[in-house]
Amino acid sequence: MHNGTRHNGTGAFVTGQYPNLLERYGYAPEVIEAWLADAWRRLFGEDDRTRIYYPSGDDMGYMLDTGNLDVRTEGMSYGMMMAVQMDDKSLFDRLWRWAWTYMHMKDGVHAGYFAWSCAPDGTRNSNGPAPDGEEYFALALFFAAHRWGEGEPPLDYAAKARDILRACLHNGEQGPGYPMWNRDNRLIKFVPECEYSDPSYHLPHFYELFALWADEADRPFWREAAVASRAYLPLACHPETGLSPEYAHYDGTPNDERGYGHFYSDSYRVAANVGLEAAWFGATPWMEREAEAILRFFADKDPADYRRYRIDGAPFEEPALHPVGLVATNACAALAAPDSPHAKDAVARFWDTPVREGERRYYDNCLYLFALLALAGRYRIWLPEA
Ligand SMILES: O[C@@H]1[C@@H](O)[C@H](O[C@@H]2CO[C@@H](O[C@@H]3CO[C@@H](O)[C@H](O)[C@H]3O)[C@H](O)[C@H]2O)OC[C@H]1O
Repeated sequence: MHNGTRHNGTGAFVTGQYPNLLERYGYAPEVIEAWLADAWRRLFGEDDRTRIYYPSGDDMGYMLDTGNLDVRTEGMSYGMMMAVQMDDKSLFDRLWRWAWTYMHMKDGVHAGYFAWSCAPDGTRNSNGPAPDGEEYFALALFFAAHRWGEGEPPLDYAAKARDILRACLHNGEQGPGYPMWNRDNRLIKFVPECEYSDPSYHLPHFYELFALWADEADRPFWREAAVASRAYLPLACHPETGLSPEYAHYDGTPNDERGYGHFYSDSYRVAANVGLEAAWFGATPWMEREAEAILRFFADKDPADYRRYRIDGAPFEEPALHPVGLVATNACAALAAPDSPHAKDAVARFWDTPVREGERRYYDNCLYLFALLALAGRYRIWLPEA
């Protein structure tokens, strides 16, 4: 059984309702179904122009970052979230076995985390993690447990999700290592060993669910992390443009130390996150304003001319690397401000945009499928069987 929860900023309660914004905007149910089926086939089928998933051996498979020719925890965990939403257990298990076999670190300073980048043959490119992967792995695994039940290790999904979240909060307590969340301010870090954040990693709607299903002792932390992230995002997003930097300090100011203090690829996900949170739990007034600001900022811009931007909106010469992904995340923002004068147009632009072909397609097409699922009311919370 699936159903949803709603929050009023302080907690969550179940409704089981998911807005289908596409239908509300006039797209026919059969058109939406065909759109989703087509996008799914293009990403997970055998069309070499658009695919981002590759089977490996008898029972594994991976998501390929086609621009960087590596396999990332980001993409693997996204693929698992897509698979559980689409009820494709075989795909989910293939991805999870690959991640568990090649990426999961059993020892070393980052034991319990996943190596964020591997080669397609499973060789590690790095022994460091990227926390957005862990948070998506954990929620996808909980959803899998709730849809399909626990299996034999490593398909003991909920147990694995709890192990991941335990590592995220407690690594470093008994020896070397670092938690992925700052235990004092409850904000997610860009990487465990740094003390700044990436606004696009903040998923308060996920933390509400971790607060229901993680180790009991850690549930209060997750509830507080949801509150902390909701307080952080308004600091990191520009009040006029809605744009946020890729990396930001704990006070929300852009962290440009490594050249990531602008609105660029990572940042696009903030709009999608706000949209999905609104679909799951309803929008707070800030979420509505944020979505409205982003929709307004991009309303008169042609995707062919999307750029890197300062968060105040000043454009750089450099074009956006993932314009299709940005069209998708902007459309998703409409879920938080469906009556905005620009919302319907943003969704129409998404409808007019095909999934991306070519070398850089991976990130765009991940954001595309997530946006489509969310807008169609098909990106859902999967609760345990009553
Ligand atoms: O330095 C790495 C850091 O790069 C890594 O972050 C992951 C990679 O970047 C993020 O997404 C990318 C956005 O731009 C697209 O072009 C790429 O295809 C995406 O992969 C991703 O969310 C991060 O997980 O984290 C570990 C650090 O050591």
